[in-house]
Amino acid sequence: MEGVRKLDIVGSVESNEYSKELDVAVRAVQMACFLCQKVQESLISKSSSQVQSKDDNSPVTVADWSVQATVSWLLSQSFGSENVSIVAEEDVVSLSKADAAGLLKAVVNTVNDCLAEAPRFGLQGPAMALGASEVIEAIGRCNSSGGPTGRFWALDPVDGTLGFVRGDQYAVALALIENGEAVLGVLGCPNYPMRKEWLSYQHRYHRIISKLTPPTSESWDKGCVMYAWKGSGEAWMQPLIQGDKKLVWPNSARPVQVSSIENPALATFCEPVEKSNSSHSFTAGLAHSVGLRKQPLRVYSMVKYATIARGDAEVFMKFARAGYKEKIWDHAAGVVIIEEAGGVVSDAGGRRLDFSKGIYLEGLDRAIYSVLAELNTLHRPPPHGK
Ligand SMILES: Nc1ncnc2c1ncn2[C@@H]1O[C@H](COP(=O)(O)OS(=O)(=O)O)[C@@H](OP(=O)(O)O)[C@H]1O
Ligand SMILES: [Mg+2]
Ligand SMILES: [Mg+2]
Ligand SMILES: [Mg+2]
Repeated sequence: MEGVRKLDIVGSVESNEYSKELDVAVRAVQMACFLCQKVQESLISKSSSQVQSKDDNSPVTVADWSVQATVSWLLSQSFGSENVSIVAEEDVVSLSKADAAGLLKAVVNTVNDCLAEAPRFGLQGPAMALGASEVIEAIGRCNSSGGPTGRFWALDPVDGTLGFVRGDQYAVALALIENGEAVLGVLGCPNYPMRKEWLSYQHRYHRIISKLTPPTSESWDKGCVMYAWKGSGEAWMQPLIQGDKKLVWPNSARPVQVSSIENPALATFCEPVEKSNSSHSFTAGLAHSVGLRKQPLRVYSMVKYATIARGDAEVFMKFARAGYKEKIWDHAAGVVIIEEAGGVVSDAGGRRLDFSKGIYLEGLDRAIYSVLAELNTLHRPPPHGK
């Protein structure tokens, strides 16, 4: 059977040159999702006091630092810290301040609670719980500045932190970049609902359903990890590990593919939730001008990339304000997954995203698009694009 053969290939350690990296990355992202689910539950049931504000007013939580520490520690443990170089979003400055002792303690506890579960995910945890200095070191070690040569990981520990603190969509994103090319992408989407219709109602759904109806496995089945490696022509999705189950590789992975809709009137485009992250009025005009007729699907985080890869939406547009510089960790994992699922990702000039220039996507022409080939008129937007 074709499906079984493919699963065997994915499960095989010999199957490709990134097999070990892929195996460790998927397991680490599964663990990160487990960590995030716990923190999100406690954030929603308590208050928002655990949410800090960064210099640019964007939110950061215990989960952002804890995932960064956990994934950094797991990668170092698996490949040797001298072989691991990581570019990631969070730094240790605010965590190391004298008045942040409570916050640091919460991060250390969260990291240790998660790493204690490592064997369940097929990874080795520490012999003894990590101390604060080891956690700080694991976070601070993610200080690579990327670039055109060699190999490094790009990690967004929690992408869509705003969605995360609102009990909505968010993602854990890990990519491997080699000689400037994203070669491996892993995207954990803990709240990706079983039915795509619930993507835009997640917040309400979570609040209403979780209070009134005890979730049955059918109504509550959500969360997945998607992954792909460049050149394979395949992208995969496996469910999150539920409860105290063990991860048995490849954990019923199934292939995902982009949509085959050719009529723009039937296509859905997705975009950021926040108007400040992408101009909604500009994309509405652009969508209309190329014949898109459906309401936009506004979803926090790189879950937007996942919706395209799974065929739940056909177009992704992000027009950030002029002067905003997109970061590689916000896109690399999603690009590999969409491209291997049969889609394309480009800027408004139709050029592929360049991950070789450091932490930013330098030279980006106005926007980020993912558009199916059949609908690619969006690569020629009006000249006054923001
Ligand atoms: N001003 C501005 N313009 C554009 N983009 C910005 C801006 N500020 C932040 N960011 C980055 O956007 C990441 C979230 O992007 P999303 O597409 O998920 O936006 S939204 O949350 O749905 O509104 C978000 O990622 P996280 O910080 O990981 O949540 C940021 O990297
Ligand atoms: Mg991000
Ligand atoms: Mg983030
Ligand atoms: Mg952030």
